[in-house]
Amino acid sequence: MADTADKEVVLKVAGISKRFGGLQALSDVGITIRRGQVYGLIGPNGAGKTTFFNVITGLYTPDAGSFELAGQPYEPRAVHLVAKAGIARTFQNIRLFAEMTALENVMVGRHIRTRSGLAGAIFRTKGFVQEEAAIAQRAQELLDYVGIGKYADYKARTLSYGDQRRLEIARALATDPQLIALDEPAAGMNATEKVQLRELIDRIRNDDRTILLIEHDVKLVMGLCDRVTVLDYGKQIAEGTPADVQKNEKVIEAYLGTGGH
Ligand SMILES: Nc1ncnc2c1ncn2[C@@H]1O[C@H](COP(=O)(O)OP(=O)(O)OP(=O)(O)O)[C@@H](O)[C@H]1O
Repeated sequence: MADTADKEVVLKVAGISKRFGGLQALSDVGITIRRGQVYGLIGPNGAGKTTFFNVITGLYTPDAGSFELAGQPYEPRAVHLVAKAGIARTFQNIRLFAEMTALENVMVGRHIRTRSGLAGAIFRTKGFVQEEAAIAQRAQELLDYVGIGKYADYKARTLSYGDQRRLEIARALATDPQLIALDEPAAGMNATEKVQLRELIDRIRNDDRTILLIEHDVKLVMGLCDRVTVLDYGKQIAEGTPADVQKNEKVIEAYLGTGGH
């Protein structure tokens, strides 16, 4: 774990509430994530983790709350605006372009940071061609970085499950995000893949990236995260280092009460 306690704040969200009909899915939830941290979001089934994640990444509009990304206020009103503002996410159910190659999938991520735009693409201007070559090169570097460089020309759908998750992470990194939000990255992985995932997330953090993680695998969260927030029935019942959170009686009760994960 990194000593990041006094590093600059990357994401600060406060007072998030979200109601679905009669159900208060989130009540006054807030987190502060600093540069270089891996921040974990855990809680029993139905606690509100996915809802919180979806609010931060622009999929759901909250009823209340304030948002700041790298010192700038931002409104997570739509997923593409959030990506542009600097939050890249992966999905619990992998969302890749199945028929495109691994390299092309990562290139798509990179395009939100490019300049030539549609006109350049249609007329294939010199600027566009040069930019495409640079994007392809960067995409290959990112594939190498996550450990699947040799599959650059394979269609995404032909990659193993673990490698598809790596590809999603490479695509997220391609947007040069302030924050990478990983939605249950270890879901469906076997023990070996989990160890490799842990190494990859550690590596990303050590490169001064910042990560928000929802994860059911409490062992992975506790071993990897610098700080953790625990939700239960839409309320934040604990926040702190993994060691502190593990000792917290409300947390123990919430997990035991529902059978835990
Ligand atoms: N779009 C929606 N419409 C209505 N209710 C919803 C919606 N999304 C989530 N909920 C409800 O909000 C509550 C929180 O759900 P959420 O999926 O955020 O929990 P979670 O902590 O991610 O759970 P899990 O660990 O099972 O994925 C649940 O009671 C859920 O049924």
